[in-house]
Amino acid sequence: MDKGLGAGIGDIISHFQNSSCSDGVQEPCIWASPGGARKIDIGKQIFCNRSLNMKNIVAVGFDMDYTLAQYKPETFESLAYDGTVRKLVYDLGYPEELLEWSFDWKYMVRGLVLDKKRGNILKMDRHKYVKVAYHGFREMSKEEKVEAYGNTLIRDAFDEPDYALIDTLFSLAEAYLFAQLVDFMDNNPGKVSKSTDYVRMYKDVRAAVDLCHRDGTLKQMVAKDPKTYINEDRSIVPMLKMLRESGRSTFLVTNSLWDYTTIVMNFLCGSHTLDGGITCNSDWLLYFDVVITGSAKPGFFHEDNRANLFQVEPESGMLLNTDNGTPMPQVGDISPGLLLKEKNGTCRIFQGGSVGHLHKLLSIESSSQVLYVGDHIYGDILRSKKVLGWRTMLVVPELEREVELLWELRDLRKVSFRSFHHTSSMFYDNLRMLKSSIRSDSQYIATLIGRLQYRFT
Ligand SMILES: Nc1nc2c(ncn2[C@@H]2O[C@H](COP(=O)(O)O)[C@@H](O)[C@H]2O)c(=O)[nH]1
Ligand SMILES: [Mg+2]
Repeated sequence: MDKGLGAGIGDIISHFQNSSCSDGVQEPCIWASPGGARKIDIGKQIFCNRSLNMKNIVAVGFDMDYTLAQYKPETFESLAYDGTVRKLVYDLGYPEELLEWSFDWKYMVRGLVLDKKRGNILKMDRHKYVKVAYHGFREMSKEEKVEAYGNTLIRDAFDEPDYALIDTLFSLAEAYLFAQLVDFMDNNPGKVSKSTDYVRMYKDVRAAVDLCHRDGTLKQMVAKDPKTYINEDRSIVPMLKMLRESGRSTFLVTNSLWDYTTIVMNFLCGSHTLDGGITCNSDWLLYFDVVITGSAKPGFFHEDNRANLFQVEPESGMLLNTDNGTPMPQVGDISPGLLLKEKNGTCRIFQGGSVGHLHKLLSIESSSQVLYVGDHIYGDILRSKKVLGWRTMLVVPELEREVELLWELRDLRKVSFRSFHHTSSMFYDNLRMLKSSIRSDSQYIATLIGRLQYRFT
């Protein structure tokens, strides 16, 4: 754990290290601390770009998908890819040969931008200059890039509706399929209907991906066999226990609905059977004070959000405060019964609502007392941080390998830095000598000219 997190976290960590679980068995130390404990791999450490005093944090919240649940892209994204291709062929009339296509899950990365009109995939720098551009899978030349993106007087915003941002790991398959379709359309003009252009193709891919998320194509498969699609993470439960034992509230706010949430959370926090299966029960709820499913982030964080908050009955998944599906009138306030932590401390489960509801449920006085951990820069972080003032933590699994590489190559970098330093000092020394010799030469010439002038006058 990075020391930059401030004194508060150290207290919690030592507390956790000394603690034993309810059955009296000493649990393994998961966290490093100033006092020693286990060394944490560099790729698993926490880094901060602003100090955070954990003493001020009273509630810690988590997003679920791609935050607590790290999907395996090789299986999960392939599932999304295959499902999307099938929908394009069987529902939207695309040629059957698409079914033969395959997906390279390592090809696309987050941070890319799709140019829907031109069929291009762009990598930009932080100033929105297009550094690398591909048309389908063909790299564009410098001239093509300048012509498309470098000649406008007004800088392009590279935003919706003409562009799509690949800002979540869920979008990798979608970007790959778009590039494949662009190549396919360019090379087989007769095979795609005349009315279909790149923009139409993007819309079709988006709609098909969206449907895969909604109609059970993905979720049913994950539910049947979570370990094929989600990485096991044995540090989640100790982390949640540690936070709760430190006196903080914990909560989950996910866009997934209850039926799926409980399966994924059971897999991550629950007990596993001998054959590797999972036992589905409500034990994981012990680690949370409040769970909000179907939260519709980022709208959840809007202050003027009037979404109804429904209580979920965990056994049946039914929404309680509805009248045959029609929301019961809410007068803006949550009923006092829900506000009080139930006597036995059980978790309260909801669907929908808004951040105002959550603050009331957890008795949050100031939004700066909340730390929220998520994977989606727009859905989880931007609004909750900028508008609400929540403290935030972004989970970026891609950085793990990058940080490891930086660490592995640190000696090499030191050597190259030293050699660069040596070469550059030599260069500057030579430059200085050259400059001074030019200066003395020119002085010599000037003196010579002066003398000559004197002689001839
Ligand atoms: N209808 C769509 N749902 C999508 C899409 N991409 C992802 N998702 C679903 O959102 C939640 C994310 O949950 P969270 O825990 O990260 O808040 C998950 O259920 C995904 O299946 C999409 O394009 N359309
Ligand atoms: Mg997420």
